[in-house]
Amino acid sequence: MKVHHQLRTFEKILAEYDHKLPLHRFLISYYKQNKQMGSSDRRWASRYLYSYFRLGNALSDLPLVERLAIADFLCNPTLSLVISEYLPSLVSEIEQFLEVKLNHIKEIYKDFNIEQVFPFTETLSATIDKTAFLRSFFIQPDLFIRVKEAHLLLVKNMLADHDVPVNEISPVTLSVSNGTKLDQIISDQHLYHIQDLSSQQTSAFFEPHVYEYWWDCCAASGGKSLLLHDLQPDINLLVSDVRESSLINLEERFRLAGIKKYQKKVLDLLQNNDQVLHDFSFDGILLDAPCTGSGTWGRTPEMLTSFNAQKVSYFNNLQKTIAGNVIKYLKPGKPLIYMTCSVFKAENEDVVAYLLENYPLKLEKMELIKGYNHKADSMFAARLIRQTD
Ligand SMILES: C[S@@+](CC[C@H](N)C(=O)[O-])C[C@H]1O[C@@H](n2cnc3c(N)ncnc32)[C@H](O)[C@@H]1O
Repeated sequence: MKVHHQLRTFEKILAEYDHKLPLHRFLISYYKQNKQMGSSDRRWASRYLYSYFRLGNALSDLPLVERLAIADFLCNPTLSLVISEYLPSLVSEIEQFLEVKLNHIKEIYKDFNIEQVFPFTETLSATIDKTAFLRSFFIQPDLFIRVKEAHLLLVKNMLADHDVPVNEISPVTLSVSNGTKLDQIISDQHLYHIQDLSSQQTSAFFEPHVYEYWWDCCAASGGKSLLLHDLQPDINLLVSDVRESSLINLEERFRLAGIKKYQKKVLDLLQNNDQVLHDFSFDGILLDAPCTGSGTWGRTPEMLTSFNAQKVSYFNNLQKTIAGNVIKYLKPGKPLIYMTCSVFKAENEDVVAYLLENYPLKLEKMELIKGYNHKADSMFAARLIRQTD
């Protein structure tokens, strides 16, 4: 029977997945090595695996196949063979709202507790609505793109020509459903950047002024620098990261965006960089810190079961050390923009509290940017102003 064929494939991939790579990258290489799988086999395997991981640690005592059927029912508005076979009583409910579906599951499985989906709720940043956050794990996030206002119509027309439904979030932000093959639809890469909605919204914290000198000190491939540059093209910019490979990607993205005026350095901010930076003082520092990424796990639900909670304190230490090492290069009266894509208090408000206690900084504002209400990631941003020592 076809359902057994689908299940065998699902179980085989699940058994082979060792969590060393993100699931989507693992699946790309798995499908490459298993060319006998047709496109329908691949589509069903991916759907089942993602649905399965979205259940996190909930109902972990149930048999695998039953958990898969529950997860697939909660995550999708369309039926699958697994739902029809193992949850026949819920087939007619497949198009219901998530809240109704969750109630059905609770009625049948008395032990179902949504708090076990993301088993770290005690450590969340204070302003997070726990119920909405937990429910968001059953909904696949959208794909967000940033476009120049002048290109908006052109990009919308290209998407419309391919019958891609588009949400216009603002004159510079569009969303499409995840999995949309944008590179095949919009061949001119100048026209858009892929960037999550919450990441785009961090730019409200930057406030750069003309001719200022800014440092994006954990720049990676330059997502935040590109935002900064869009806000104020007439700035001087230093970009740095510990990973040279990321800065090579950044150079290509800057080239496509026509950004030529910047300096680039490979810097490990856990070290003393006075020899390289002694002449530098900045009008603004972007610190998009290395973090657990817990605000993005809606896209990588495999993290729900593989994350080791001890890593939170590792990142907290890293963040405090890196922030402490960059503040001295900031001019008095100027902002440090501290950001993470984490939902953990220890990486957000606690780091801000530590910085306020130990350095001459004043908090102007901070916010947990709640992507979970918008099919987006969640991010944290704080704007801290350097005081005179
Ligand atoms: C969240 S990512 C930055 C994302 C980037 N700002 C963007 O918008 O695309 C954090 C970056 O911090 C860098 N990083 C980690 N440890 C570092 C260190 N000790 N010194 C400098 N950069 C570091 C990582 O290589 C990574 O690129």
